[in-house]
Amino acid sequence: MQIEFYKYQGTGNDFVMIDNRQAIFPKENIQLIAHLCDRRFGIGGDGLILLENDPETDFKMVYYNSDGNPSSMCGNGGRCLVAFAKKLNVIDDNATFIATDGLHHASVADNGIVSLQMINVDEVKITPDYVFMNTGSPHHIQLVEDLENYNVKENGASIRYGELYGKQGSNINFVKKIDETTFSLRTYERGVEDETLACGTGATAVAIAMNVLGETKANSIDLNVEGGKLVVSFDKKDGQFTNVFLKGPAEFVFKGTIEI
Ligand SMILES: N[C@@H](CCC[C@H](N)C(=O)O)C(=O)O
Repeated sequence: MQIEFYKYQGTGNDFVMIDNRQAIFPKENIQLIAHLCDRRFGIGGDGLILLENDPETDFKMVYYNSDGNPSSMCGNGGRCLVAFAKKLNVIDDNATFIATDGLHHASVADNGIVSLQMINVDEVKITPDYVFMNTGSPHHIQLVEDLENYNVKENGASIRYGELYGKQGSNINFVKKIDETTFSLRTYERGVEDETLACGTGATAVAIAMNVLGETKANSIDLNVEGGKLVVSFDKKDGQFTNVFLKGPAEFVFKGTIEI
């Protein structure tokens, strides 16, 4: 069977996109998904995303990590899927869609920047060494010295597989403060089991964590990721974070056809 795919990237977090509105894709085939995401033997990507029909919203997002397993929310993937939906004429400039963590609203600006509303955050674990929260996916956040030379893969894997997070694991973010409203981060992604060039739910978690820790008083925060720049904004009241938005580029790279 031949399947048409599209490749998208958002600040270097890259995804294989498939229009599955006709339910043609063999979703249970973990090996196939991992193969399609493989950078040498397949198309290559940090994940694979299916765009599916949903009776109540514009579309449904079905997300798989590059290891082939379905996972929790992907912020950059969600932004790329909105750009993909626009390309397919499923939406115009505004979208409402359903993902594993619930309903999302998004918009595409004239310059192609996609703004995606993320889930509200009302539970943040603060310890002297790290912060943990769920922004649609689980995130460990830790400030480090010398972020540029930090071994993200080795240290990320040791925390992800360590006693803190058990079998489920977590994504691990290492952070450096640049100025009052800007932070740099590097992320080890669960399910990719490596550093990726960006992570949207990770950038969201870092922005909220830096506010909670008092590293910034801002509610619109610039995040430097390895593949570009993201902006996260939110409202904060009584320890609750609402109207959380993740904003940044989401670009079409190429399309093709694969025989599966
Ligand atoms: N790249 C993503 C996060 C994808 C999910 C993550 N790997 C997990 O399994 O928790 C993002 O942009 O948020």
